[in-house]
Amino acid sequence: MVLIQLTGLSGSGKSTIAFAVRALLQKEGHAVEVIDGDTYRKHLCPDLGFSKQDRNENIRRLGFVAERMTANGVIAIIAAINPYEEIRQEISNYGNHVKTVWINCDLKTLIDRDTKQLYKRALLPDGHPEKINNLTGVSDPFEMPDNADLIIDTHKRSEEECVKQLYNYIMHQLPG
Ligand SMILES: Nc1ncnc2c1ncn2[C@@H]1O[C@H](COP(=O)(O)OS(=O)(=O)O)[C@@H](OP(=O)(O)O)[C@H]1O
Ligand SMILES: Nc1ncnc2c1ncn2[C@@H]1O[C@H](COP(=O)(O)OP(=O)(O)O)[C@@H](O)[C@H]1O
Repeated sequence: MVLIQLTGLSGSGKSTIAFAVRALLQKEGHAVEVIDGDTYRKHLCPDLGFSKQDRNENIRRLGFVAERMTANGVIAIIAAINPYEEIRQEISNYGNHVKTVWINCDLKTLIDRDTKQLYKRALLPDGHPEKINNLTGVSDPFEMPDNADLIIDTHKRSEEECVKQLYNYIMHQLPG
């Protein structure tokens, strides 16, 4: 039983790494679900915004789904920003099969990547109609994990290396 809760800023590489790892695990015959924050928000959590309370409720729901999956033999990877230590700890309390993986990336690299143009919008002057006021890491908190089981530095390593790092880590957790 393996449940991976990723945590990391928007654009750090959570989805990229999670889906690539899923493909590798599937090749080995494993059942895997990536519980992607962006996607699940649309379907399971459309009522939630980005306040601390809503983000924690979002993770609580994703954690519940992930736990049901792992109980039925699926490797679940939660790929959400998951910015608060308290709720990460709550998910970890499901048991030793839950591992917290910090997809770390420095802000300078994220601003350079800015695949969704969110950082550009967060850095707009106050009052601009397109400004985002609560972007994690810029104008909303990201609590660094106190005791992550694994840290992947995507600003220092290639995509391929990062994928391998998570893949190897999960393989190591699997029985036999
Ligand atoms: N204010 C603000 N802060 C952070 N993210 C924002 C915000 N507004 C919209 N988005 C988009 O929503 C995605 C994050 O959703 P999550 O479910 O992963 O967030 S959380 O775990 O509940 O904090 C996130 O997706 P990723 O880029 O894949 O991380 C963003 O595309
Ligand atoms: N080492 C790396 N690991 C993961 N993604 C990387 C890396 N280097 C560059 N990238 C790029 O960064 C972007 C990360 O986007 P995404 O996976 O959607 O992030 P998130 O899901 O955390 O919001 C992708 O365009 C990816 O190609």
